[in-house]
Amino acid sequence: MSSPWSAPAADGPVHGAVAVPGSKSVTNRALVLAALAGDGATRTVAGAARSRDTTLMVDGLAALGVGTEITAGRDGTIDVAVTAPERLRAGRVDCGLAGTVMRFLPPLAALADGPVAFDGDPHARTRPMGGVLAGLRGLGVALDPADAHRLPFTVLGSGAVAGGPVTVDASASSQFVSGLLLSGARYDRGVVVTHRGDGPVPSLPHVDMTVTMLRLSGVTVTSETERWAVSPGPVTPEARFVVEPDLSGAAVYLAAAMITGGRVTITGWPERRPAANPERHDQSRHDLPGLQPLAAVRRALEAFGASVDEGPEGLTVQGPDRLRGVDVDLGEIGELTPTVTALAVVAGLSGEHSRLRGVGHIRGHETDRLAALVAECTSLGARVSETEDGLEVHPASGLAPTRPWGAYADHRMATAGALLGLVVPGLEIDDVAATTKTLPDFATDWPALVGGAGVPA
Ligand SMILES: O=C(O)C1=C[C@@H](OP(=O)(O)O)[C@@H](O)[C@H](O)C1
Ligand SMILES: C=C(OP(=O)(O)O)C(=O)O
Repeated sequence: MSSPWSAPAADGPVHGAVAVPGSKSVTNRALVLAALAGDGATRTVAGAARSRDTTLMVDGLAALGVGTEITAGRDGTIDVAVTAPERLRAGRVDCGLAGTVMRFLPPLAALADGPVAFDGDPHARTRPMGGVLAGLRGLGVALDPADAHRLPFTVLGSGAVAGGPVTVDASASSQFVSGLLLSGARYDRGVVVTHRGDGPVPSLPHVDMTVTMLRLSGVTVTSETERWAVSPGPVTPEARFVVEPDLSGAAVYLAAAMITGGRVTITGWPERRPAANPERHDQSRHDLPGLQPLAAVRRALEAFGASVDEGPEGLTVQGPDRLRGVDVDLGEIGELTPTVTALAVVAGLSGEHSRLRGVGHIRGHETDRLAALVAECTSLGARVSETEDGLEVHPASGLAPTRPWGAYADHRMATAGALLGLVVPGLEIDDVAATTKTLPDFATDWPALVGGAGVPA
């Protein structure tokens, strides 16, 4: 863990432009799809973040015999050349704390010619894995231990997977569904995933992202309510896939404008998805919407009173004079909860009450985010309480640090601390390096933006 990091306080409205790196969700899907092609060809995933999650995915694929070469891309991003082997080999995969690695690679490893061992960070061993592992068992894949439901475990690859229909409980994570769908076209019978559980599948826009990226890779997918079918067949992504800027990372910078009544632009924000295979779609490239849930994020930010604008210069947020309290269901965008909580805590300083709903499953994210947010916000003097499926944020009269803000190895806890640091002078974050999970340059980009220098595009 790094030494405590002083979060910069804002001495006025934050104005500026920021270039954020590519989305880890889009990047890690694109890497898996390029690896699945199985044709010996090299494809490039361009504009990826140099982040921990992306690197873990590259290294995990390399361990399975996939050729990977990283070169510098535009604006501090990386381009990854992926050469898909005809057969995947046995190996060991370090998942770190990356949900995308621990849920997307076991279904791929099931196609390997031998055992693939999976492990990760200490906290990764507590993250839910049951849905994806039960799903693999149901599709004819052997695991060691046979009843594995958490890391560590070994997937006993036999070079082929029977596939077919399977019912999983994906109420703990949409990534269970995405993981099974991503590799499903390479299974003998494809895969049909049905969700059955006590709650709904969270983060459904991330399953939509999977479905869209599969279709853009030439795979036939049908999607009904909580049932998805992938037909067996070749996976043929385009030769060069350009990753969109990371919307969840962008939201942190946009929230700086909201908290301070400033104006922040995310440069290079695509109004339309920039890289597509239009010939594989019944729409032209320019009619394709983005892969990330901009509409849902926009609604959440606007609920606080922000104005959001997409224009030629990028995605811009103008903060209101004073944040309103909100009552929002964040079930589609649960990963934004720490950011939204920071906004709600600041709204609470002007007497506003907020309710964040639909995110009980984020107790299984990088840390138990509901407990962590309550503990850290309370340590500052905010009044935040946990509900069954979210948080209540009550009015509070003032905030001051009593100890360093805990990041819990969670990038979004660290960035939520930085947001509150804008209005809490002296706030320190115990482990700002946690931000490198998705935002490798946060520790320098953030002070530059707050200090008025902005980040060059
Ligand atoms: O598939 C993905 O890329 C993701 C899906 C979501 O996971 P959950 O469904 O577990 O919330 C999201 O929160 C996570 O940050 C990324
Ligand atoms: C939940 C998150 O990540 P992961 O992909 O590790 O689940 C997140 O990025 O907020």
